[in-house]
Amino acid sequence: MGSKASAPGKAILFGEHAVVYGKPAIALAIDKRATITIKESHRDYTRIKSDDLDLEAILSPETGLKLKKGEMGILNYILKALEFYHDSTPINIKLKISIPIGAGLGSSAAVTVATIAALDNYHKRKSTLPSIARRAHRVELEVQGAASPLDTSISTHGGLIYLDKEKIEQIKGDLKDSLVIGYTRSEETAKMVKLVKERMERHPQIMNLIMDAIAHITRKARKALKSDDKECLGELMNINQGLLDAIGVNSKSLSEMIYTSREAGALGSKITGAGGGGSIIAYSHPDRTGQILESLTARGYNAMKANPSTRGVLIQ
Ligand SMILES: Nc1ncnc2c1ncn2[C@@H]1O[C@H](COP(=O)(O)OP(=O)(O)O)[C@@H](O)[C@H]1O
Ligand SMILES: C[C@@](O)(CCOP(=O)(O)O)CC(=O)O
Ligand SMILES: [Mg+2]
Repeated sequence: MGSKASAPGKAILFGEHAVVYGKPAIALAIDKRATITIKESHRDYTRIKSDDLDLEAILSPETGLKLKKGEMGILNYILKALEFYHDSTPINIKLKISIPIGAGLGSSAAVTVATIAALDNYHKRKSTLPSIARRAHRVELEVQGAASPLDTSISTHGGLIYLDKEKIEQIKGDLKDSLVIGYTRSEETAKMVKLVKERMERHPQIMNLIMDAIAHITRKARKALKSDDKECLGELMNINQGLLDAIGVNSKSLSEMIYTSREAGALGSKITGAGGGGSIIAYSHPDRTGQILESLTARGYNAMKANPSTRGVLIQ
């Protein structure tokens, strides 16, 4: 008997980093997913394999974990999720992933959510979406040391959400054919969250004011999305970007992608995710996305159109 589950990556429209300090954020699931397949194993060890990442590891109670190919990184999330089950019966775990990894698009959350859902299903455990999101958040917290529930919530529930503390509101916004993502490989999320924390410790008053300003922007963006006020939404993204720069998560390549997309007609563009490298998101009228994509790729950046996905985690 096998089991298969998938979960989407995400892009944060407003409020990354501030969300770690309890401020609201807006994020959407995108049409790129992580898929976990679990099958029974006839060997005496568990094997975790991903052809997409050229990754292979084996895990046995006697010898522990052995990495045969690739990098540990994303494996930590799968291993932490496995710990919930207190069951070392060998299984084969396969990961397929179309989300660019370590690029601020929530690959770690998507892999975690898909792993938990596939394991629940494999062990015939009935689970609810809030329970999957809660456990996935715990995994991110334990692996990274700090994480808000944003990535794991959006990957579990899908759609476009306004998250305020633990409360999730699905909002209707028209973002179809309006988003382009430019990405390079980023610094790890945990490192960027730590850098912000250190700046917070050095300049608490200033940083708290900035976090409050980001919260105001995010609340206003929720209204702009609902009323489909595109100009306002774009301008709010640009203001949010200025503040992300101020908290220390910008970089030269991110800035270049941001200005390239604005020159190509974006109404707004900003870092999405942890920053430091990673991704930008550009928002525009649908007839400008092609030009934005072209301008970014002409400068040697990876870029893709991203559409909102209403589908969160799926057992397949
Ligand atoms: N090729 C790779 N193989 C395995 N793990 C990777 C690879 N590239 C990056 N990683 C790991 O994947 C994880 C990505 O998570 P994160 O930094 O939160 O970025 P995101 O979730 O935005 O993709 C990190 O732990 C990183 O070390
Ligand atoms: C910076 C942060 O707000 C988002 C990080 O997103 P990502 O891991 O870069 O996809 C951290 C968090 O919310 O836990
Ligand atoms: Mg992540």
